[in-house]
This record gives sequence, C-alpha cells and structure tokens, in this order.
Amino acid sequence: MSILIKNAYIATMDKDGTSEIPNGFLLIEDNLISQIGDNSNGAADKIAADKGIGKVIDAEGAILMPGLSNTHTHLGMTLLRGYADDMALKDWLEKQIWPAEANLTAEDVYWGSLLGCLEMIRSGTTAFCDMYFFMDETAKAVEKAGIRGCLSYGMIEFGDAEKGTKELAVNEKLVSDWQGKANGRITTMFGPHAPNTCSQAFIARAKEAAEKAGVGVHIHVLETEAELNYMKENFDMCSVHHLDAVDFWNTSKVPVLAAHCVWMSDGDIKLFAEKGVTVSHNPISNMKLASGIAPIQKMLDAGVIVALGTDGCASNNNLSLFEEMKTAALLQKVGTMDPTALPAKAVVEMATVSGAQVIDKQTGVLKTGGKADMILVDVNKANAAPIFDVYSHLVYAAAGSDVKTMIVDGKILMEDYNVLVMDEEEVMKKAKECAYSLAERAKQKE
Ligand SMILES: C[C@H]1O[C@@H](n2cnc3c(O)ncnc32)[C@H](O)[C@@H]1O
Ligand SMILES: [Zn+2]
Repeated sequence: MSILIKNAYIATMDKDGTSEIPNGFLLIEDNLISQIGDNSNGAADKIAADKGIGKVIDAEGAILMPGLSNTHTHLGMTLLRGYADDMALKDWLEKQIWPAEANLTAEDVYWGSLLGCLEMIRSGTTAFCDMYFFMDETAKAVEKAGIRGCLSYGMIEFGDAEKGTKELAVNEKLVSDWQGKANGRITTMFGPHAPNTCSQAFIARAKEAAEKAGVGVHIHVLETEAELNYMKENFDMCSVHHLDAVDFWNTSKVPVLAAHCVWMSDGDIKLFAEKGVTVSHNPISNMKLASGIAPIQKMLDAGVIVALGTDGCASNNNLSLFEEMKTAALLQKVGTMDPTALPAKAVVEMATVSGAQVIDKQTGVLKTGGKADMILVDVNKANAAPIFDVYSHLVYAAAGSDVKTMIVDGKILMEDYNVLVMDEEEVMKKAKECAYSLAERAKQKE
C-alpha cells in the first residue's frame, strides 16, 4: 500500500541531506520511502492525485521523524517491572531476578514480550536489540507487533564448557530459525551475557559462531565497578582488554554491541573507537542500580558510535526512549559539570541514526530509498508550546505518550493513538496474569 504524509514538520536526521523540512511531505511505496520534500507549494496533493494514493495522512501539528531504536532490552522482563527495586546489580540479579527467572515459561516470555512491544509502539520505538530467554516467543511477539527486533539468547556459562556448548546450540538455533524472518524485521545476534559470568574462551567461541553465521554479538560490559574489580583481581586487566586478547571487539566481519560501558578507561574508549564497537548507553538503569555514569561525551569526542537503551523493565522501569534521551543529556551534564555536554541533537542522533547502525542500516534516517520506519510526534499539546528548536523539544519537553502514529516497514502499526496490530486489553490482562503467577511460583520456592 502507498501512504502519503503531508504537512509535517520533518526532522530527517539525515546528515548528508536536508535535516529539517518545516512543511514537508513523504511518500511511502511498499516498504520504502520513495519521495520526501517541501510541501509549501502543495506538492503532496498533486502527487496524491497523480498517483491515486488511497491513504493520505495529514500531519499538521506533528513532527515526522525516524522511529527510535532501543539497543539494549530484555523484553520478557517486562513481566518483572517493579519486582525488585532499590538494589545493586549483583544482589538484584542473584537474590531476586535469577531466582524469579528460573520459573519463567515460554508463555510468560510471549506475553511479556508482546506487552513490551506494545509499550514500545506507544512510545515511539520501532526497533530494539534484545537478549533474553525463550527467544522464539519474543520472535513471535515481534512478528505480530510489526516492529523490528534484533534478538539474541542470553548465554550464561559460568566457566562450565559443557554448559557453554548447550548455550551456544540454543543461540545457533535462534539464528537459523529466525534470521531475516518477517520480511527482514527479525534479525539475530549471539548474546554472551558478560565477561564476569562467561569465560573468555566461551565468549571467543560465541564470537566465532557469530562470524560463521554472519550475525553480530551483544554483550554487557563494564557495567559496575564490582565487575571492573573482579576482572582486575582475577585477570589483572579490565573486561575490555580481557576480551581484546581474543579479538572479540573486531567488527570487520560482524557488528559488536556493548551494553552499559560505565567503567571505561580512556584506553578502552580509544580501542572501541578504533574497532567500531557500538555502545548502548543505558543511563536510567545505571542510575537506578547505582552503577555509575558512563563517560558518553568522552566516547563521542573519541569517535565511538553511541546508541541508547533502556535495559529491562526490572531496572528502569519502563521502555520509554524519550525518558532515556532526557536522562542521558542531563546525566552527562551533571556528571561532567558542563552544561554543553551531550546537547539535544546529539542525543536524538543516538536514539535514531546510531541505534539503527547496529540493527538495520536502511533505517534511522528519513531519506529516499530508506525503509519506511517512522513516527509522528504530536505537538498540538500544552507541553509543546512554544517550540524554538525541534531537538530541544524532543529531548527536554516531549514524552513517549506524545507519539501518535507509527509506521514500520511501510505498515501503519498505530494511527492517531490507536494501536492496530494487537488487542491491547488482552495483552495487558494476559501479561499481568503471567507476572503475578510467576511471582507466586518464585515465592513458593524461596
Ligand atoms: C539475559 C540476562 O541478563 C539479565 N540482566 C538484566 N539486566 C541486566 C543488567 O543490567 N546487567 C546484567 N544482566 C542483566 C537478565 O535478568 C537475564 O538473566
Ligand atoms: Zn541488560
């Protein structure tokens, strides 16, 4: 189906083309953007008439921009929203989260993932990178919801080579079953959990498997000072150098996505810039677990690709990249005591162009020939009067709930706040039932 959007304030995020079109139009044919331009001379109506376009969206009072990419989630964990708060990462995982996850079923992950997709649709996220368990269920949820998902299985091996072999087989099956499915909306990666929960040899095997399959790797790294200290005590070097010794950060064959990266040294940053690693910055989770402040401005200055992520709903406790954008900007300013650190436009680039780099390079900007993944942000609202700068508005004043329309791969998933791809009431009901039953099962085992 062809869709024509007219009268929008377009923020293309295209560094090589026009970045803003105050009164613009955009034409979608099949799943691609076929035209984008100025509408002040009424070009859109002429195109609609000439081409006989059936679907015209009048976007007066809205910003049209690329959809947002959430580069670090654990979508099934949406069921554990608010399950365990106000704890440090190690205790949180070992005493609360892992015991609860030991009771997870495939059905739990399906409904948790679908709820996560719903929340993302409602808050402007068109693509995400996930690492969790029962990933077939997350893939089915992505298939239904219509967004893009780059899915990895969270492999935790704890130095047990036999367990490692089994974990790799699960991730390999995910790749062979789902890579490129749903018209390419579903892609896959390998997900070795972290350098302090997986051995160096195992992480190297995961990278080898990823290169063989031609897919990326997704890992947590240097999230806490405790991880840094553990690595130094046991291996006499930090996680980054420990994995560099097995060439893990080499991106010449496949992308490498490193979540958190809070405790990076200047040397680690230089290495990531040279290697082309994508960092997923998760400021809210890092603040909530008191993990620290990642040196994001330093990374950007050094040329590291930095994207944004929410982390799972048990450490955030939502999936709104609008909240993440604002928090990222404010945290860098207070962390460096420099109000010019991480300006608004740079944050929007992190949430769009940079995130898309690791998921689907044909998304993340609005330009002719690109895939049609985009959102309309309602600015006919009290919190949007006045707007002097579109990026300032998106980062400091807008909210996820201002997203009124979403199109992914040329298909409308939400229009004028109506989600078209699932029964919202049913999803919330089923997810709550699964969540309370999971908590009950976990409590009984305590
Ligand atoms: C895939 C596993 O990862 C766990 N997890 C969720 N959030 C974090 C985090 O911030 N750091 C490390 N591990 C995390 C999740 O519960 C799964 O067990
Ligand atoms: Zn995580």
